[in-house]
Amino acid sequence: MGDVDPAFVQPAEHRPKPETVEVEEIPVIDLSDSGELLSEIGNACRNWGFFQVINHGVPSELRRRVEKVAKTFFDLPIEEKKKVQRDAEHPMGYHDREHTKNVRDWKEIFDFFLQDPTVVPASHEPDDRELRTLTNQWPEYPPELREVCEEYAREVERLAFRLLELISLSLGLPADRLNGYFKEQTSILRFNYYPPCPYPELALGVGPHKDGGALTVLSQDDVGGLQVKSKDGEWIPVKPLPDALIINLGNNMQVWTNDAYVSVDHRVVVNTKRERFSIPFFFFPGHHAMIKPLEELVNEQNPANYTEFNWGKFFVARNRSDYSKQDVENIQIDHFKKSE
Ligand SMILES: O=C(O)CCC(=O)C(=O)O
Ligand SMILES: [Fe+2]
Repeated sequence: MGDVDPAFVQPAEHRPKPETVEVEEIPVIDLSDSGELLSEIGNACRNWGFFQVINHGVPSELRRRVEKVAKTFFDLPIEEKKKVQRDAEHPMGYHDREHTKNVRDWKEIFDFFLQDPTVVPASHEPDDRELRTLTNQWPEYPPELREVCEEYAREVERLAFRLLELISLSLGLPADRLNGYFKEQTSILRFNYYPPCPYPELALGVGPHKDGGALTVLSQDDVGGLQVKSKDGEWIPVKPLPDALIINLGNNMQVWTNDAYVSVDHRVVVNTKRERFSIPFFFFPGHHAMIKPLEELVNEQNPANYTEFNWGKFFVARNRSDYSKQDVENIQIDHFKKSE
């Protein structure tokens, strides 16, 4: 075992334990099954905030091509990857210093915006009205990376809109109830690369966190490592299923539904032997979107649990902590929870 870099060491309560007996699994939903689809989605969103989908329409052949370019990219020498390194001016690109809740993650990433350019607030300061226009950075190698990524992004975006509509219907709302929030969307597609780790009992690929945004569409390879916190507080491994995609709800969905649907903690454990790849698509609203519980879902008996907040400011505040450890806790959705 090599020397342990303290930046990666998780606090004792977050260190992964050897796997216990698997009792439960997150639901698997067949999107081609029209019969029970809405109630299956509703139950999964209420009880888990996580499910896998099959027959989702994203071609598996395209996924194999994306995985191939991702591997080729991460296998490049570090100097080559650093040519598209992200910095304060270009927040998209390559990064190997990601922190979750101030502990360093055992991974490298490559990010790009679905919309190029993407407009976001210039700062997280509430009174600063200035906006910033951000663009993607594309590596020179492998040369086909950009085209393959953009093709995959279009497919996965289509699925994300379909899920958004199914979720709206499952809440008894019109199918397009949430679509307006995604004008000028700030969505991001990310490649996660988790190299083998010499001390997997101390570090995590990604520390426990909830995703921001509306929902995430995640493609994982066959290695495994993603774990979801169940309602009983157990870490449940998400079994790799060939060609399935994993869907999890983000904070915004929990707020829109006034806690009827849940955004739950998840994390990634690493291992000493096999590298792992995953590709999350973070479906994010436009920067102007104001997020609060939907009026149709609150009433006197069930008053709003959250105060309204601006998505753009939340997005910028959250990304602020990506560059280094911060002294204060990263912004969390609970900051907008009304006190009892
Ligand atoms: O790698 C995974 O399976 C999940 C990664 C994740 O949760 C994230 O990037 O937000
Ligand atoms: Fe996540």
